[in-house]
Amino acid sequence: MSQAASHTPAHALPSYLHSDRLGPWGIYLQQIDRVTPYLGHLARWVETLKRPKRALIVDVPIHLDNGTVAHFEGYRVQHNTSRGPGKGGVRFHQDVTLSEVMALAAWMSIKNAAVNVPFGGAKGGVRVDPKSLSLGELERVTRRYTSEIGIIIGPSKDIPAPDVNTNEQVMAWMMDTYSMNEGTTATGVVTGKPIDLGGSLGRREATGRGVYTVGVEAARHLGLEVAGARVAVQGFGNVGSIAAKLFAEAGARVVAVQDHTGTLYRESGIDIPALMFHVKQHGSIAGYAEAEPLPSDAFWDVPCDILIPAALEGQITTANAARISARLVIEGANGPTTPEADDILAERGTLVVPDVIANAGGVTVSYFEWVQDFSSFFWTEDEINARLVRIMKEAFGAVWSVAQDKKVSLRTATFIVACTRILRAREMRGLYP
Ligand SMILES: NC(=O)C1=CN([C@@H]2O[C@H](COP(=O)(O)OP(=O)(O)OC[C@H]3O[C@@H](n4cnc5c(N)ncnc54)[C@H](O)[C@@H]3O)[C@@H](O)[C@H]2O)C=CC1
Ligand SMILES: O=C(O)CCC(=O)C(=O)O
Repeated sequence: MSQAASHTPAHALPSYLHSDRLGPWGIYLQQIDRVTPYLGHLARWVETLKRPKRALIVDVPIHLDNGTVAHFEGYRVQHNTSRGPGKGGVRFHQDVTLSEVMALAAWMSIKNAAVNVPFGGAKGGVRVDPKSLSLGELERVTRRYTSEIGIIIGPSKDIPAPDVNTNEQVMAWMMDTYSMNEGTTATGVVTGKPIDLGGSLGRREATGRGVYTVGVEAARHLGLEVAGARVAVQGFGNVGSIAAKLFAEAGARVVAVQDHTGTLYRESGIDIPALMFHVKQHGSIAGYAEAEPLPSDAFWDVPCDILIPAALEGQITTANAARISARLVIEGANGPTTPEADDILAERGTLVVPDVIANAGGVTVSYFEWVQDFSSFFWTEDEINARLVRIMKEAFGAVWSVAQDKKVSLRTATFIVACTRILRAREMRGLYP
């Protein structure tokens, strides 16, 4: 990026913020560099997006069932709060790093601004393989982690939610722990809770529904008929399974599904409700007999029209981008495509609907949940879905227009819309003193 565009030269950045070791944070910095020339006078504030506002590393010690003590590393990063309290999920995964959580928090800032919900961006994680823990150990990790980050979260400060390997039960434990420590029941401290504890109807399905909604809009612009389209989905958890189900209900053929245990293929279309039932029983797609198993790398060669990465970051790379046959990639996951792979897809004429708009349905209904908790007045599922679809379509439409107008990718267009909103807020708030 042009140094003139910011106040602080890049070499003055703290070492852990440099983009040369290209992990998720480095990828995010590249995305900011790509948008900076389009920010006009607001580019003078862009440095604020290149560093997290606050990053907390916590030790999470628990008693294991065998009586020994184990320590896990946890993080909560608040990337930007110019537009409102921090908001973003919590991930439990053995490979979680501070750099990853910083990037995920930053993408939350962009996403929340892109759909114009009044939040900044935050994210959390614990470096643990939850599948190796008993239910009791998982509860102890969750409660200790919540107590440790309790100094920076709160209903009007920073509101966690589910992400990879966390769910409604984990949110219930987080809400309970925070409430015990505060001495009051604070339902608004997390979203994605069970319905009986102030959760919102439609939140569980919201991210997949948002992926489907913008996917249909993008397909319409491409002249791609969803009915009959071949869809490949990587990741069959909360996001991937619901997106697959909605595309199948619309008449698409979900020809391939991949999770961390393997890859399935069926040319005539996988029975998604049956596969979801299998996953509920067995915990993964492994052992599902009604589709052909494929080696995992073959997933990228599957002939398809629509590809939905809905697992982890860094999945579409220079190693596989040119093998993807889809005309449309809808990013359910956060950060699944590297910048170089983005360029390869663009050269091949593949339209990428970026994470920061495609998977914003989850946080949009989290916003509804937070509002409902504050007012203690709950909406019907139809009301929630209708508002969700309206917000997603409007946000996608706005981004589409910017992309056409400025002749940029949908990712850069989304960053233009979002960074403009964030930096305008930054500018209006001003700096102390
Ligand atoms: N849950 C939510 O509301 C939101 C989630 N996201 C993003 O969507 C993605 C998926 O999240 P969830 O569905 O919530 O997680 P989840 O934990 O429910 O499911 C994750 C899925 O990815 C699969 N997976 C993990 N590693 C894999 C690998 N190496 N190869 C293939 N598949 C693999 C797992 O087997 C599982 O099927 C993440 O990037 C998350 O940050 C984004 C917005 C909101
Ligand atoms: O629902 C939320 O608050 C955030 C969900 C999330 O972590 C994400 O959109 O990546």
